[in-house]
Amino acid sequence: MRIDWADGQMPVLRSIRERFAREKPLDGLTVGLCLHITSETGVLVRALKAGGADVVLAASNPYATQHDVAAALRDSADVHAGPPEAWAEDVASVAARAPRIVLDDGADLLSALHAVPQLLEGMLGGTEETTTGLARLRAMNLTVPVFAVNEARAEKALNDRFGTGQSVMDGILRTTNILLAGQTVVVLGYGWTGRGVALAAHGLGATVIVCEVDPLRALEARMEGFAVMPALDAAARGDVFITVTGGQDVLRGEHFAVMKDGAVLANAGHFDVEISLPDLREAAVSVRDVLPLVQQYDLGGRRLNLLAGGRVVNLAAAEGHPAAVMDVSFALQALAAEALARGSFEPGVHQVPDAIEREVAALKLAALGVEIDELTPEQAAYRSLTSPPLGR
Ligand SMILES: NC(=O)c1ccc[n+]([C@@H]2O[C@H](COP(=O)([O-])OP(=O)(O)OC[C@H]3O[C@@H](n4cnc5c(N)ncnc54)[C@H](O)[C@@H]3O)[C@@H](O)[C@H]2O)c1
Repeated sequence: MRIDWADGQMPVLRSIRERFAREKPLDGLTVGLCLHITSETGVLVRALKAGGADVVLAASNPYATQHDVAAALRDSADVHAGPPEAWAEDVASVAARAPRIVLDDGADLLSALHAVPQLLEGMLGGTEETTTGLARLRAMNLTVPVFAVNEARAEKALNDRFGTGQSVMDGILRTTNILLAGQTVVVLGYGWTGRGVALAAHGLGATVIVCEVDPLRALEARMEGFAVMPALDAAARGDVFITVTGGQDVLRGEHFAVMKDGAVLANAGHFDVEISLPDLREAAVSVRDVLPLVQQYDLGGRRLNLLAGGRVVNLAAAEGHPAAVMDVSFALQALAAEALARGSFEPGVHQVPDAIEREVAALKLAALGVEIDELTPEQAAYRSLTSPPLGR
């Protein structure tokens, strides 16, 4: 049922599945997946199966496995989803099937395969979904091509910006049920993700302040209509603080010391080190749980409310990215798998080919019922001129 619901939200992957069913680009190939086992991954498995693949699957994070989905997928795929303590064995079981194509999230499966070189014989390549995984792959001696799905423009524009932006608000609202309209929201970090968070907070009626350390990004934030200032100045003004930098101690003792009574602290960065918990504990005279996932630190008359223990708020307090966003990520994965099956690429990390990005964007627009113009032949010829005339 859960997979069917996700399927309804994933029209891009559905249209790829329909084409795959006709063309069978993955016919006879074993495709190994090491991804979060969720309903959206179930929809990806359906597309790969329609393309003729033999799918073998383990969880990239066993704690995030939806076990009803794993059970439902056992009819159509070779699923290794045991308890967390058996996770390494599960990944090894997928590697032992010597998949020809690998779709990875954290580089655990590709690393396991590289540890046993004979398993790599005949391998066509893989894809990687995360920044962390790409860093690991770039640091090792890769003997197969891998597409950096995480770095695709479509992924950044839709997944990081809109998926994270909306789901971070969802996490904050579920835990606190505050009205964001009229509040001052401070967003620390204005990368792809922070930009989405700022946009979503603005869309809900909040006044948004952005704090940055990169002058170009700070300038962009200012030109896009947000107030920009140092974190210490923003600390005294904000009602809600959201860290999303990938760094550590972005909010720390000096900031807590000037925050207003009742301020809400949330982190949307990957690790729970962006809000300094040691500083918060040190400053507090007492701590209590005021709501599920809301801890209140009393700083001697001023109370600061920490959400989800400083863990990534859209995953710890909400459901992460909506299926419609994963639709784009997994469409990139499915088309990258097809490219690996049809073409031949040098070993190493590659950017997702532009043609794939365009196909995904075009399918998404079609799913939204949006049509756009095409260049006329004359316009296309003009654009291809190396030295266009200065005027008519
Ligand atoms: N919650 C989610 O679902 C989700 C989704 C995607 C990424 N992330 C995480 O969010 C974090 C940011 O990702 P991104 O892709 O936007 O990264 P990014 O590198 O594009 O942007 C981070 C920004 O933070 C700024 N920054 C760094 N230290 C700072 C500081 N002390 N104060 C203010 N600004 C600072 C940087 O200058 C940069 O502009 C990472 O940890 C990433 O893993 C979370």
